[in-house]
Amino acid sequence: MHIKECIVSAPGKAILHGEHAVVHGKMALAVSLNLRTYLQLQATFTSKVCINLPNINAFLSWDVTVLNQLVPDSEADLRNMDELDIELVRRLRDFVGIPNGALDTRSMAILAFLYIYISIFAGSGELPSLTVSVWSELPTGAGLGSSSAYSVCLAAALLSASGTIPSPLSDQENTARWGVAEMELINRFAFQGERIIHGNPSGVDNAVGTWGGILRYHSGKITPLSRVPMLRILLTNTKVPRSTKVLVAGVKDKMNKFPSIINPVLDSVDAISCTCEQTLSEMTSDSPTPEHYDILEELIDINQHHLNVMGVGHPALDNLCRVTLARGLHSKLTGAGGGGCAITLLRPGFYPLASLTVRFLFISAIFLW
Ligand SMILES: Nc1ncnc2c1ncn2[C@@H]1O[C@H](COP(=O)(O)OP(=O)(O)O)[C@@H](O)[C@H]1O
Ligand SMILES: C[C@@](O)(CCOP(=O)(O)O)CC(=O)O
Ligand SMILES: [Mg+2]
Repeated sequence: MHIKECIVSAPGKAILHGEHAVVHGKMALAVSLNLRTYLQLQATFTSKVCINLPNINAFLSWDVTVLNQLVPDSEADLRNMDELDIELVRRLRDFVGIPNGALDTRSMAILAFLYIYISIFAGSGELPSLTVSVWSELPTGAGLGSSSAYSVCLAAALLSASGTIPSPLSDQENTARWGVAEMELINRFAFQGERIIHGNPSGVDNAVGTWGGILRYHSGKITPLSRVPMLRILLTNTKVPRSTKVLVAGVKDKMNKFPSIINPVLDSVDAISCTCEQTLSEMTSDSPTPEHYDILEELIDINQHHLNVMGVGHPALDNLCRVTLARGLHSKLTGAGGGGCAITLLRPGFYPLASLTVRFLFISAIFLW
């Protein structure tokens, strides 16, 4: 079958407030980063499907004829985008030799790729031979949504290659964005990738990876925030590895064990996200004042304590919060926690690289929005 070649990219994200709580129906505020994942899809005549994932040192190929045997007889389960086709996931695990419960980087990336590839091409009669290469500016497994950027790229490139969504490029253009209908479809397939990698994702990460910008996410409802003040955020990577899937499952266990203790914490995180959104909107209508920054800083501190209560903190994150607080700066983890990255709010006029010595930490990026 003829497939269309393409190069696509999707951004990572930082969650300002609402990580973990958003998995349980609370509100989150998230923003895209200027760190992206890129994917090149090439058509081949080798009767093979090849995937090159240099960031995680995985380079694999399979015969198309063998993959064809994995395509479900009925597409009904694949078309139900409300959940994964568990039987297909089981067959893919057996085929690649991934034990149930394996959480390693390669296994998750390969399963997500094969699942999205088969879901998208299952209805076309035969699976195409192609090579997919993915590379990223994002650290893998550090809370910046590398899994969602990866899933969004896979969904966009494979939907485009299959002709399910048209290329947005006109003759004179080198780059372009898809329209709303195409983005919604990309987001739904990317969510399937996130289900494989996260287990029980909220959908906030793939929403930001698909739509970009700054948005509010609440139970699947995506609301872009149109007017936001310019804030400066320092992003620090503790370089402590962790798995989102394990951390999300840990919070669920705590909720089951202590519902009357953890549920109010999640409600409080929801209120923090709402208060933050309200404060940001006041900062755009009036000029930002020191009092606005006082509120934003206090919200950061309270949320960081809540995340520790949920059990997703780490001594390296505590250390980061202590080191920055000693310089009058307020920090919280971002993403799933357990290590990974933290955000630190910088007040106007504060220049961190000149005055802040972060001895034990690696500063990975500073970004603006
Ligand atoms: N560039 C990439 N190449 C291959 N797999 C990737 C890439 N980026 C992310 N992944 C997949 O996403 C997983 C990390 O997802 P996760 O634990 O949610 O962390 P985060 O999304 O915070 O980076 C990796 O284990 C891997 O399976
Ligand atoms: C913890 C969570 O709220 C965000 C996870 O982000 P990341 O995979 O750590 O980048 C999970 C989710 O919303 O699906
Ligand atoms: Mg992730």
